[in-house]
Amino acid sequence: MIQLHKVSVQYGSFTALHSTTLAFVPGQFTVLLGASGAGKSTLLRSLNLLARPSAGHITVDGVGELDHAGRVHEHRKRTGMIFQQHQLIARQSVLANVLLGRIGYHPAWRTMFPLPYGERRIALECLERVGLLHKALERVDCLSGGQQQRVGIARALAQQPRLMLADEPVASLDPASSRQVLAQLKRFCHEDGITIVVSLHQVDLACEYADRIIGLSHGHVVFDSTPDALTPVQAAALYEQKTAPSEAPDHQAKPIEPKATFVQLATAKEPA
Ligand SMILES: Nc1ncnc2c1ncn2[C@@H]1O[C@H](COP(=O)(O)OP(=O)(O)OP(=O)(O)O)[C@@H](O)[C@H]1O
Repeated sequence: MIQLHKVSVQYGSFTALHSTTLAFVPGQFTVLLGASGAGKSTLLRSLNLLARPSAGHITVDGVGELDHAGRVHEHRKRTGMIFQQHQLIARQSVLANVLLGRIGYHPAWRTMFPLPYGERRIALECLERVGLLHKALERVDCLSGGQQQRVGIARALAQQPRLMLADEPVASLDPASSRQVLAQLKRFCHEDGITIVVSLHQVDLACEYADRIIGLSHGHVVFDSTPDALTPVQAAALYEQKTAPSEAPDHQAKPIEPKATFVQLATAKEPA
């Protein structure tokens, strides 16, 4: 569990997050909703201290209070980040990108040499889970946006995270890819008992996938409950708009692509 105790975040004299006390538990898929500038990214980034609290403190089970560098390092090692623009290394293979998730487990000098077979195996298993094992040796910039985001998820999974943070992970994806990404995140959250916190702008997707919705407005938490408790009026108020969220359409996530074998991939050459 990760807990914020009266955490505020200021940028100069501007308070982006007002005194906030929240707890995030393992295996819960939380979606942050709110208008642009409401403080979603700030709250999300405070959870791994990319946004430093100006007041209050954060505690993590098994680590303690995040009050010195060693504990922050330990916490970040087990915190996967997923970004809107994927943040992958374009000229590298899919596998090499996923292996970056393992770097925190090795001293800096060790990463100058190829990582051991066991590490490669973890990365391949993560690619298999997101349905992209057969793409392992392709250059990552040859993949579609949705596939690249799933590589980002595999990289985060390779960290064997306790916490995953995703800042608008589907903002640049089409509806089908968005659903596939959110369905996979939710599945890994429940299967692996990972705490996942995602910021979204799509109320319908939040209602469809979230276990819990936290609504923010002007740096304050104004809603914190299950999706079925979020009324259309409350949802519209979060966005200061008149329209209500649309009905979520019935769907199934796309099936994942066919498998390649570990042996084929472990022995094949990567692209230059
Ligand atoms: N590094 C920064 N320096 C100064 N102000 C910042 C900084 N980052 C964010 N802010 C301000 O803090 C407020 C909250 O920003 P934040 O990015 O958390 O909102 P958000 O809800 O994630 O918005 P969006 O949906 O547009 O990403 C905004 O008013 C923003 O301008």
